[in-house]
Amino acid sequence: MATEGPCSTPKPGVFDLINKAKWDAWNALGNLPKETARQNYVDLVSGLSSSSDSSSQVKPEADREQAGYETLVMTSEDGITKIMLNRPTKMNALTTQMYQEIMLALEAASKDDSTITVLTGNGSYFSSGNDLTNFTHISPDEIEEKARRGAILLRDFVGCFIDFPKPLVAAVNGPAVGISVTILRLFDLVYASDRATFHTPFSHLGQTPEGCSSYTFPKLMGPGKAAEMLIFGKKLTAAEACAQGLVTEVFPDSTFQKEVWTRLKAYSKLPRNALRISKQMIRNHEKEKLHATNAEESRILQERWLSDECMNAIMNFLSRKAKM
Ligand SMILES: CCCCCCCCCCCCC/C=C/C(=O)SCCNC(=O)CCNC(=O)[C@H](O)C(C)(C)COP(=O)(O)OP(=O)(O)OC[C@H]1O[C@@H](n2cnc3c(N)ncnc32)[C@H](O)[C@@H]1OP(=O)(O)O
Repeated sequence: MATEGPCSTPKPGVFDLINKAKWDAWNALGNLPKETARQNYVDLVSGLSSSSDSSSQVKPEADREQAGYETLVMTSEDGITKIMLNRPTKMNALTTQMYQEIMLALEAASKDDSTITVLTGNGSYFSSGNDLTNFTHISPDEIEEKARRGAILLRDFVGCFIDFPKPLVAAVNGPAVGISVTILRLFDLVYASDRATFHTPFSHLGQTPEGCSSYTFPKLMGPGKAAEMLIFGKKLTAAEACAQGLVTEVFPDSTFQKEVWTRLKAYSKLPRNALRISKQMIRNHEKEKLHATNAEESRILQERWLSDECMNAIMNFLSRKAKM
Protein backbone atom coordinates (compact mmCIF):
# COMPACT_ATOMS: atom_id res chain seq x y z
CA MET A 1 0.00 0.00 0.00
CA ALA A 2 2.85 2.38 0.92
CA THR A 3 4.55 1.79 -2.47
CA GLU A 4 1.80 0.47 -4.86
CA GLY A 5 -1.23 2.43 -3.64
CA PRO A 6 -4.79 0.86 -3.57
CA CYS A 7 -5.10 -2.90 -4.38
CA SER A 8 -4.95 -3.32 -8.20
CA THR A 9 -4.03 -7.04 -8.83
CA PRO A 10 -6.39 -10.02 -9.42
CA LYS A 11 -7.31 -12.06 -6.28
CA PRO A 12 -5.11 -15.22 -5.88
CA GLY A 13 -6.75 -18.69 -5.98
CA VAL A 14 -8.26 -20.25 -2.84
CA PHE A 15 -5.33 -22.69 -2.41
CA ASP A 16 -2.67 -19.93 -2.73
CA LEU A 17 -3.04 -19.31 1.01
CA ILE A 18 -0.12 -16.95 1.64
CA ASN A 19 -0.65 -14.64 -1.33
CA LYS A 20 -4.42 -14.72 -0.72
CA ALA A 21 -3.83 -13.53 2.89
CA LYS A 22 -1.60 -10.70 1.61
CA TRP A 23 -4.15 -9.70 -1.07
CA ASP A 24 -6.98 -9.66 1.50
CA ALA A 25 -4.92 -7.39 3.86
CA TRP A 26 -4.00 -5.03 0.97
CA ASN A 27 -7.56 -4.90 -0.35
CA ALA A 28 -8.92 -4.16 3.16
CA LEU A 29 -6.97 -0.85 3.21
CA GLY A 30 -9.18 0.51 0.40
CA ASN A 31 -7.97 3.94 -0.90
CA LEU A 32 -5.65 4.80 2.07
CA PRO A 33 -3.14 7.45 0.82
CA LYS A 34 0.45 6.15 0.26
CA GLU A 35 1.97 8.62 2.82
CA THR A 36 -0.44 7.47 5.57
CA ALA A 37 0.25 3.81 4.83
CA ARG A 38 4.03 4.49 4.95
CA GLN A 39 3.77 6.26 8.36
CA ASN A 40 1.57 3.46 9.74
CA TYR A 41 4.23 0.92 8.68
CA VAL A 42 7.06 2.91 10.31
CA ASP A 43 5.05 3.23 13.54
CA LEU A 44 4.34 -0.52 13.54
CA VAL A 45 7.98 -1.55 13.01
CA SER A 46 9.35 0.88 15.62
CA GLY A 47 6.74 -0.38 18.10
CA LEU A 48 7.86 -4.00 17.51
CA SER A 49 11.58 -3.19 17.95
CA SER A 50 11.03 -1.24 21.23
CA SER A 51 8.95 -4.08 22.77
CA SER A 52 11.71 -6.60 21.86
CA ASP A 53 14.30 -4.25 23.50
CA SER A 54 12.24 -4.08 26.72
CA SER A 55 11.82 -7.88 26.80
CA SER A 56 15.65 -8.35 26.45
CA GLN A 57 16.04 -6.15 29.58
CA VAL A 58 14.11 -8.80 31.60
CA LYS A 59 16.78 -11.48 30.84
CA PRO A 60 14.28 -14.41 30.83
CA GLU A 61 17.11 -16.74 31.95
CA ALA A 62 18.20 -14.35 34.69
CA ASP A 63 19.97 -16.03 37.61
CA ARG A 64 17.08 -15.84 40.03
CA GLU A 65 17.35 -17.53 43.41
CA GLN A 66 14.06 -19.25 44.20
CA ALA A 67 12.75 -18.39 47.64
CA GLY A 68 11.32 -20.77 50.21
CA TYR A 69 14.29 -23.00 51.04
CA GLU A 70 16.30 -22.86 54.29
CA THR A 71 18.76 -25.71 53.74
CA LEU A 72 19.51 -25.31 50.05
CA VAL A 73 19.90 -22.65 47.38
CA MET A 74 17.95 -23.13 44.16
CA THR A 75 18.75 -21.00 41.11
CA SER A 76 17.84 -21.13 37.45
CA GLU A 77 19.95 -19.70 34.61
CA ASP A 78 20.97 -20.64 31.06
CA GLY A 79 18.45 -23.48 30.96
CA ILE A 80 19.96 -25.07 34.08
CA THR A 81 18.25 -25.35 37.47
CA LYS A 82 20.88 -25.75 40.19
CA ILE A 83 20.02 -27.20 43.61
CA MET A 84 22.90 -26.50 46.01
CA LEU A 85 22.97 -28.17 49.43
CA ASN A 86 23.68 -25.36 51.86
CA ARG A 87 24.79 -26.61 55.30
CA PRO A 88 28.55 -26.28 54.75
CA THR A 89 29.45 -26.15 58.45
CA LYS A 90 27.80 -29.54 58.86
CA MET A 91 29.29 -30.98 55.64
CA ASN A 92 25.83 -30.73 54.05
CA ALA A 93 24.55 -33.52 56.32
CA LEU A 94 20.94 -34.21 55.37
CA THR A 95 18.39 -33.33 58.06
CA THR A 96 14.76 -34.43 57.68
CA GLN A 97 13.97 -30.84 56.66
CA MET A 98 16.65 -31.08 53.96
CA TYR A 99 15.18 -34.29 52.56
CA GLN A 100 11.82 -32.55 52.32
CA GLU A 101 13.28 -29.43 50.69
CA ILE A 102 15.24 -31.45 48.14
CA MET A 103 12.01 -33.25 47.17
CA LEU A 104 10.22 -29.91 46.81
CA ALA A 105 13.10 -28.51 44.75
CA LEU A 106 13.12 -31.55 42.44
CA GLU A 107 9.36 -31.21 41.99
CA ALA A 108 9.77 -27.54 41.06
CA ALA A 109 12.71 -28.30 38.74
CA SER A 110 10.71 -31.01 36.95
CA LYS A 111 8.10 -28.39 36.05
CA ASP A 112 10.16 -25.24 35.37
CA ASP A 113 11.47 -24.10 31.97
CA SER A 114 14.98 -25.47 32.48
CA THR A 115 16.47 -28.21 30.33
CA ILE A 116 18.65 -29.96 32.90
CA THR A 117 18.87 -30.06 36.71
CA VAL A 118 22.09 -30.12 38.72
CA LEU A 119 22.62 -31.12 42.37
CA THR A 120 25.80 -29.92 44.06
CA GLY A 121 27.13 -28.95 47.49
CA ASN A 122 28.22 -25.66 49.00
CA GLY A 123 31.52 -25.76 50.84
CA SER A 124 34.17 -28.48 51.06
CA TYR A 125 31.75 -31.45 51.01
CA PHE A 126 29.20 -32.66 48.51
CA SER A 127 27.33 -34.21 51.47
CA SER A 128 28.18 -36.29 54.53
CA GLY A 129 24.93 -38.18 54.08
CA ASN A 130 22.20 -38.66 56.65
CA ASP A 131 22.48 -36.22 59.54
CA LEU A 132 23.00 -38.58 62.48
CA THR A 133 21.22 -36.19 64.79
CA ASN A 134 18.07 -37.35 62.97
CA PHE A 135 18.30 -40.26 65.44
CA THR A 136 18.46 -38.13 68.57
CA HIS A 137 15.80 -36.60 70.85
CA ILE A 138 13.55 -39.64 70.35
CA SER A 139 11.83 -41.10 73.43
CA PRO A 140 11.55 -44.91 73.75
CA ASP A 141 7.79 -44.85 73.26
CA GLU A 142 8.01 -42.97 69.95
CA ILE A 143 11.00 -44.72 68.38
CA GLU A 144 8.99 -47.25 66.37
CA GLU A 145 6.75 -44.54 64.89
CA LYS A 146 9.82 -42.41 64.09
CA ALA A 147 11.41 -45.39 62.34
CA ARG A 148 8.22 -45.97 60.35
CA ARG A 149 8.07 -42.34 59.26
CA GLY A 150 11.79 -42.33 58.50
CA ALA A 151 11.33 -45.30 56.17
CA ILE A 152 8.52 -43.50 54.36
CA LEU A 153 10.67 -40.36 54.07
CA LEU A 154 13.57 -42.39 52.68
CA ARG A 155 11.35 -44.22 50.16
CA ASP A 156 9.74 -40.97 48.97
CA PHE A 157 13.10 -39.18 48.77
CA VAL A 158 14.78 -41.87 46.66
CA GLY A 159 11.57 -42.22 44.62
CA CYS A 160 11.91 -38.59 43.52
CA PHE A 161 15.27 -39.39 41.94
CA ILE A 162 13.94 -42.55 40.28
CA ASP A 163 11.05 -40.63 38.71
CA PHE A 164 12.80 -37.36 37.89
CA PRO A 165 11.87 -36.67 34.23
CA LYS A 166 14.71 -34.42 33.04
CA PRO A 167 18.45 -35.07 32.65
CA LEU A 168 19.83 -34.96 36.21
CA VAL A 169 23.48 -34.18 36.87
CA ALA A 170 25.48 -34.47 40.10
CA ALA A 171 28.36 -32.01 40.40
CA VAL A 172 30.28 -33.73 43.23
CA ASN A 173 32.37 -30.86 44.52
CA GLY A 174 33.92 -32.79 47.43
CA PRO A 175 33.60 -35.90 49.64
CA ALA A 176 30.29 -37.76 49.53
CA VAL A 177 29.06 -40.11 52.25
CA GLY A 178 26.17 -42.55 52.61
CA ILE A 179 22.96 -41.75 50.78
CA SER A 180 24.65 -38.93 48.85
CA VAL A 181 26.76 -41.70 47.25
CA THR A 182 24.10 -44.36 46.70
CA ILE A 183 21.65 -42.05 44.90
CA LEU A 184 24.34 -41.16 42.36
CA ARG A 185 23.37 -44.16 40.23
CA LEU A 186 19.98 -42.50 39.77
CA PHE A 187 21.61 -39.50 38.09
CA ASP A 188 22.30 -39.34 34.35
CA LEU A 189 25.76 -37.76 34.74
CA VAL A 190 28.11 -37.64 37.73
CA TYR A 191 30.94 -35.13 37.39
CA ALA A 192 33.42 -35.15 40.30
CA SER A 193 36.25 -33.01 41.51
CA ASP A 194 39.45 -35.02 41.98
CA ARG A 195 39.26 -34.22 45.70
CA ALA A 196 35.91 -36.03 46.00
CA THR A 197 35.73 -39.37 47.82
CA PHE A 198 32.87 -41.87 47.96
CA HIS A 199 32.17 -43.63 51.27
CA THR A 200 29.22 -45.82 52.30
CA PRO A 201 29.91 -46.84 55.94
CA PHE A 202 26.57 -48.58 56.39
CA SER A 203 27.82 -51.61 58.32
CA HIS A 204 29.89 -49.36 60.62
CA LEU A 205 26.59 -47.68 61.50
CA GLY A 206 24.68 -50.93 61.95
CA GLN A 207 22.72 -49.97 58.83
CA THR A 208 22.21 -51.30 55.30
CA PRO A 209 22.36 -49.94 51.74
CA GLU A 210 19.72 -47.59 50.35
CA GLY A 211 19.21 -45.41 47.25
CA CYS A 212 18.62 -48.60 45.22
CA SER A 213 22.36 -49.36 45.61
CA SER A 214 21.76 -52.97 46.67
CA TYR A 215 20.65 -53.45 43.04
CA THR A 216 22.44 -50.72 41.08
CA PHE A 217 25.96 -51.09 42.53
CA PRO A 218 26.43 -54.86 41.89
CA LYS A 219 24.94 -54.28 38.41
CA LEU A 220 27.37 -51.40 37.83
CA MET A 221 30.64 -52.61 39.32
CA GLY A 222 30.16 -56.33 39.93
CA PRO A 223 29.29 -58.01 43.24
CA GLY A 224 32.84 -57.92 44.64
CA LYS A 225 33.47 -54.20 44.23
CA ALA A 226 29.91 -53.47 45.37
CA ALA A 227 30.47 -55.58 48.50
CA GLU A 228 33.71 -53.73 49.27
CA MET A 229 31.77 -50.46 49.31
CA LEU A 230 28.32 -51.37 50.63
CA ILE A 231 29.16 -54.18 53.07
CA PHE A 232 32.72 -53.39 54.13
CA GLY A 233 32.66 -49.60 53.78
CA LYS A 234 35.67 -49.16 51.50
CA LYS A 235 36.08 -45.47 50.62
CA LEU A 236 36.78 -44.81 46.92
CA THR A 237 38.77 -41.94 45.48
CA ALA A 238 37.22 -40.03 42.58
CA ALA A 239 39.48 -41.90 40.16
CA GLU A 240 38.47 -45.27 41.62
CA ALA A 241 34.78 -44.32 41.51
CA CYS A 242 35.24 -43.32 37.87
CA ALA A 243 36.92 -46.62 37.10
CA GLN A 244 33.88 -48.40 38.57
CA GLY A 245 31.49 -46.29 36.48
CA LEU A 246 29.94 -44.54 39.48
CA VAL A 247 31.51 -41.26 38.32
CA THR A 248 31.21 -40.22 34.67
CA GLU A 249 34.26 -37.93 34.59
CA VAL A 250 36.78 -36.51 37.08
CA PHE A 251 38.07 -32.93 36.82
CA PRO A 252 40.99 -31.22 38.59
CA ASP A 253 39.56 -29.40 41.61
CA SER A 254 41.15 -26.15 40.41
CA THR A 255 39.13 -26.17 37.18
CA PHE A 256 36.14 -28.29 38.29
CA GLN A 257 33.53 -25.55 38.47
CA LYS A 258 34.62 -23.81 35.26
CA GLU A 259 34.87 -26.99 33.17
CA VAL A 260 31.67 -28.56 34.49
CA TRP A 261 29.50 -25.46 34.08
CA THR A 262 30.88 -24.71 30.62
CA ARG A 263 29.96 -28.22 29.54
CA LEU A 264 26.52 -28.15 31.21
CA LYS A 265 25.67 -24.80 29.59
CA ALA A 266 26.44 -26.35 26.20
CA TYR A 267 24.29 -29.39 27.02
CA SER A 268 21.42 -27.15 28.14
CA LYS A 269 21.21 -25.67 24.63
CA LEU A 270 20.28 -29.08 23.16
CA PRO A 271 16.62 -29.73 22.23
CA ARG A 272 14.84 -29.94 25.56
CA ASN A 273 12.19 -32.52 24.64
CA ALA A 274 14.64 -34.86 22.92
CA LEU A 275 16.83 -34.82 26.05
CA ARG A 276 13.87 -35.49 28.33
CA ILE A 277 12.41 -38.28 26.18
CA SER A 278 15.80 -39.98 25.76
CA LYS A 279 16.38 -39.88 29.52
CA GLN A 280 13.00 -41.41 30.19
CA MET A 281 13.53 -44.12 27.57
CA ILE A 282 16.65 -45.25 29.42
CA ARG A 283 15.10 -44.99 32.91
CA ASN A 284 11.84 -46.72 32.00
CA HIS A 285 13.62 -50.02 31.36
CA GLU A 286 14.20 -50.50 35.10
CA LYS A 287 11.92 -48.00 36.86
CA GLU A 288 9.73 -50.78 38.28
CA LYS A 289 12.75 -52.68 39.60
CA LEU A 290 14.17 -49.52 41.14
CA HIS A 291 10.95 -48.73 42.99
CA ALA A 292 10.71 -52.30 44.27
CA THR A 293 14.33 -52.18 45.46
CA ASN A 294 13.75 -48.80 47.12
CA ALA A 295 10.71 -50.12 49.00
CA GLU A 296 12.62 -53.20 50.24
CA GLU A 297 15.69 -51.18 51.30
CA SER A 298 13.46 -48.75 53.21
CA ARG A 299 11.64 -51.62 54.93
CA ILE A 300 14.89 -53.23 56.07
CA LEU A 301 16.37 -49.92 57.26
CA GLN A 302 13.24 -49.32 59.32
CA GLU A 303 14.15 -52.50 61.23
CA ARG A 304 17.86 -51.65 61.43
CA TRP A 305 17.16 -48.27 62.98
CA LEU A 306 15.60 -50.07 65.95
CA SER A 307 18.65 -52.32 66.45
CA ASP A 308 21.22 -51.92 69.22
CA GLU A 309 23.98 -52.09 66.57
CA CYS A 310 22.63 -48.95 64.93
CA MET A 311 21.89 -47.03 68.11
CA ASN A 312 25.33 -47.79 69.59
CA ALA A 313 27.12 -46.77 66.38
CA ILE A 314 25.26 -43.45 66.23
CA MET A 315 25.87 -42.72 69.91
CA ASN A 316 29.57 -43.42 69.35
CA PHE A 317 29.67 -40.92 66.52
CA LEU A 318 27.78 -38.24 68.40
CA SER A 319 29.88 -38.70 71.58
CA ARG A 320 33.25 -38.92 69.79
CA LYS A 321 34.08 -35.27 70.32
CA ALA A 322 33.32 -35.56 74.02
CA LYS A 323 35.96 -38.32 74.24
CA MET A 324 38.64 -36.09 72.70
C1 LIG B 1 14.81 -44.03 65.21
C2 LIG B 1 14.66 -43.92 63.72
C3 LIG B 1 14.79 -42.49 63.23
C4 LIG B 1 14.88 -42.48 61.74
C5 LIG B 1 15.11 -41.08 61.20
C6 LIG B 1 15.66 -41.19 59.79
C7 LIG B 1 15.37 -39.98 59.02
C8 LIG B 1 16.21 -40.02 57.72
C9 LIG B 1 15.63 -40.93 56.68
C10 LIG B 1 16.62 -41.13 55.54
C11 LIG B 1 17.75 -42.09 55.93
C12 LIG B 1 18.72 -42.25 54.82
C13 LIG B 1 19.76 -43.31 55.12
C14 LIG B 1 21.13 -42.69 54.93
C15 LIG B 1 22.22 -43.28 55.44
C16 LIG B 1 23.51 -42.57 55.39
O1 LIG B 1 23.72 -41.54 54.77
S1 LIG B 1 24.72 -43.33 56.31
C17 LIG B 1 26.04 -42.14 56.38
C18 LIG B 1 25.79 -41.10 57.43
N1 LIG B 1 26.92 -40.18 57.52
C19 LIG B 1 28.00 -40.41 58.29
O2 LIG B 1 28.09 -41.42 58.96
C20 LIG B 1 29.10 -39.39 58.29
C21 LIG B 1 29.28 -38.84 59.69
N2 LIG B 1 30.28 -37.79 59.69
C22 LIG B 1 31.62 -38.08 59.74
O3 LIG B 1 32.04 -39.20 59.72
C23 LIG B 1 32.53 -36.90 59.77
O4 LIG B 1 31.82 -35.78 60.22
C24 LIG B 1 33.10 -36.57 58.38
C25 LIG B 1 32.01 -36.40 57.37
C26 LIG B 1 34.05 -37.69 57.96
C27 LIG B 1 33.88 -35.25 58.48
O5 LIG B 1 34.82 -35.39 59.54
P1 LIG B 1 35.67 -34.11 59.98
O6 LIG B 1 36.35 -33.53 58.79
O7 LIG B 1 36.48 -34.53 61.17
O8 LIG B 1 34.61 -33.03 60.44
P2 LIG B 1 33.63 -33.17 61.70
O9 LIG B 1 34.15 -32.30 62.79
O10 LIG B 1 33.34 -34.59 62.00
O11 LIG B 1 32.29 -32.54 61.09
C28 LIG B 1 32.09 -31.11 61.07
C29 LIG B 1 30.75 -30.87 61.72
O12 LIG B 1 29.74 -31.49 60.90
C30 LIG B 1 29.02 -32.43 61.68
N3 LIG B 1 28.67 -33.56 60.81
C31 LIG B 1 29.36 -34.01 59.74
N4 LIG B 1 28.72 -35.05 59.19
C32 LIG B 1 27.58 -35.25 59.93
C33 LIG B 1 26.49 -36.17 59.85
N5 LIG B 1 26.40 -37.05 58.87
N6 LIG B 1 25.53 -36.08 60.79
C34 LIG B 1 25.59 -35.15 61.76
N7 LIG B 1 26.59 -34.22 61.91
C35 LIG B 1 27.57 -34.30 60.97
C36 LIG B 1 29.98 -32.84 62.77
O13 LIG B 1 29.27 -33.40 63.89
C37 LIG B 1 30.64 -31.53 63.09
O14 LIG B 1 29.72 -30.75 63.83
P3 LIG B 1 30.28 -29.85 65.05
O15 LIG B 1 30.96 -30.82 66.00
O16 LIG B 1 29.06 -29.20 65.61
O17 LIG B 1 31.25 -28.89 64.41
